[in-house]
Amino acid sequence: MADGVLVKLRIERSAFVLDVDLALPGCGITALFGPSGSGKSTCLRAIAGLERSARGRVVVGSEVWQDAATFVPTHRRALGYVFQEASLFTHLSVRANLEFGRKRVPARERRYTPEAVAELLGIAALLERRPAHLSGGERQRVAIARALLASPRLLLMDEPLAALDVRRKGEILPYLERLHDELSIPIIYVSHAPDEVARLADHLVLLDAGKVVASGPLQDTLARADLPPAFTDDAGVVLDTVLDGHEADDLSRLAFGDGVLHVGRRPEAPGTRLRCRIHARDVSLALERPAGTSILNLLPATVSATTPTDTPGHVLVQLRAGATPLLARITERSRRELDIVPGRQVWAQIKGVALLG
Ligand SMILES: Nc1ncnc2c1ncn2[C@@H]1O[C@H](COP(=O)(O)OP(=O)(O)OP(=O)(O)O)[C@@H](O)[C@H]1O
Repeated sequence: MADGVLVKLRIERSAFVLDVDLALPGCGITALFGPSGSGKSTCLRAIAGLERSARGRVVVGSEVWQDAATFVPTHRRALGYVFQEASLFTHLSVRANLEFGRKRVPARERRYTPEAVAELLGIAALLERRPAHLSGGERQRVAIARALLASPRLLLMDEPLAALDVRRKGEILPYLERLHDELSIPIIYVSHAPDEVARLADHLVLLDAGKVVASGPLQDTLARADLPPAFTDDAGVVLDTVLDGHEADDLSRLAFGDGVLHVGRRPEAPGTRLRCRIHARDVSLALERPAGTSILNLLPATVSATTPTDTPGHVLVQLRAGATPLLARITERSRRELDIVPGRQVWAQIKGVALLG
């Protein structure tokens, strides 16, 4: 993977060991997800070269940042780092803050102009303001713009939305989606908010107690039923759909590889891509195609695996509707009575589809 990011690192602290070996894609957003204290920030800091005790190898594209013979100091690594709180220079205007990011790189290595980045992050109208006169979400967008103007080969974001309230988060998420669509650099994004991860990520790394529990494409990884209970509590799959059309009775059709889902009428135009999440708790199973049900979304599916969950008496069932993975959370009693075993043909009844975005 010539353009990917390789991270093989070990850090030993008295009460904590981080031991990761990751091959991450060279573009798109990789979410680093895990419970508090699992080592997400430590891993990010080590990639940046801020953890001097880290042993191992960090390679970004063709650049070796760290190996047995090399340790490139942080300020020589072409990276952008965005923290929970935007650390802008308060005595400088937004424009001067952005210039500061740009001046860090020689002219021939600059990949973005301040105008293009300001446009990308929707801050063109704020350039003459001081940070004190910006909202939290706007400050964070300026911090991201400043990081990008340093022409990074890798963008690291450590819970960039955690300090914002729900409304501000909602404001900034579309900009993060744009970064994802329009930048060709990899982004590693630390979060412990499942919905944020489901909305933004392409690749997912699950960390627990300093170890990698899973690493893979978002859809496949979320659809795994064999993860530790900490990761299956709020289990659910993500589907990338295209808005197929609106119906007269205020429903919209979402098409995905293996079928169609109906949801309440969406404001978007047909053809719009929409990502949605189907929680395992919103999926129930039937052996025959249900008749006389108010549930609109019924998909034929095949059981691929079942696993116990953290909640006594409940199991997680992994299914495939064609090539599309689904998860259902049912009771052990239902599993036994319906004889839900791998290979069984069932109907998945989807009670809720959460649109992300
Ligand atoms: N500077 C430090 N010195 C010693 N131990 C530390 C240091 N920073 C973090 N730790 C410990 O290392 C472990 C991993 O912490 P880290 O901050 O990387 O976790 P995290 O997954 O980012 O957590 P959170 O979601 O709460 O931010 C924890 O046990 C933490 O207490």
